Amino acid sequence: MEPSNLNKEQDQNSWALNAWTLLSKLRDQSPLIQCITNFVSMDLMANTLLSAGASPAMIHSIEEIQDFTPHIHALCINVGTLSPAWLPAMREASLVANKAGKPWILDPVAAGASRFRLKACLELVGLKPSVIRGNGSEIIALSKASLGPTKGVDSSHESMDAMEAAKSLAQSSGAIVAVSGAVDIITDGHRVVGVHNGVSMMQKITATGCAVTALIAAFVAVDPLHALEATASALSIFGIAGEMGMDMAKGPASLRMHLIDSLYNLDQAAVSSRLKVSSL
Ligand SMILES: Nc1ncnc2c1ncn2[C@@H]1O[C@H](COP(=O)(O)OP(=O)(O)OP(=O)(O)O)[C@@H](O)[C@H]1O
Ligand SMILES: Cc1ncsc1CCO
Ligand SMILES: [Mg+2]
Repeated sequence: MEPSNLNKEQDQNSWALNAWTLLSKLRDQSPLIQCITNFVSMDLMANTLLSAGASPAMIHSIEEIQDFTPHIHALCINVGTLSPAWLPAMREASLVANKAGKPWILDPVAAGASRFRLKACLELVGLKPSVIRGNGSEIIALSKASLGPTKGVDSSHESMDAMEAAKSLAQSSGAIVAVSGAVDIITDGHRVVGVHNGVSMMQKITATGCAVTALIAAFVAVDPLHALEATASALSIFGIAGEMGMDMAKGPASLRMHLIDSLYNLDQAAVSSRLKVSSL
């Protein structure tokens, strides 16, 4: 084997081992993940976290944050069905999480769809999330701080179109930035990693993006000092569950069910043989 191919294979093996180690830790530790998320995603997000081994809590009332948030292991904030009443709770939860030293992850759903949403997302970015995960259009809108094409929560861009936007957002915010798509891109502003797992049918199930953001929160909860690696691991594990689910699915509804079952049953052999991560 060529030395460069040998290096790539060793790289692949070490990514697979790391992803498996983190998933095993997650299953052992069952981190508590607070989710302040949109109404559409609540069910899939909670079930994704449970099937991976984490413990979800959809607690979003501002009255509960001071008591509850200090006890969590990570927080996921998703602006999908944002209204002015929810924003103060998102702010408060991120501040309490920061104060308690707990990582929090932002999903800037449809960031470029309205001025209200864009302004809210930019404010939340300023509150120092550990990771920001969006689709291509969302990351471009956030990075340029401007409204984008109006396809709502779906992307009108390929993830690769958002590579420079992702790097620049990572540099300006200090967060790890992840862009989902056919290739998931993860960057700290300098290093860029690509995850080549997943199936395109995942886009036909609402809130798979929201669910993988929560899974990223659970992975970062068990390895907060390596947020880039934890984020890439969560995206590859979710993508592998999608691939395995697709082998049994007849369409989006049965893929949703089989993806959750595959995530629950995932073993080391499947992770080692299927995981595809590369440096970009
Ligand atoms: N073309 C594709 N091929 C393989 N996997 C894909 C493809 N597009 C998306 N995915 C995977 O589907 C999941 C959701 O990503 P997507 O980009 O659709 O998120 P999103 O637009 O934020 O979704 P939502 O807003 O509905 O939650 C990710 O795990 C991603 O890797
Ligand atoms: C469809 C939809 N609308 C607002 S949030 C959401 C879930 C996917 O982001
Ligand atoms: Mg989304």
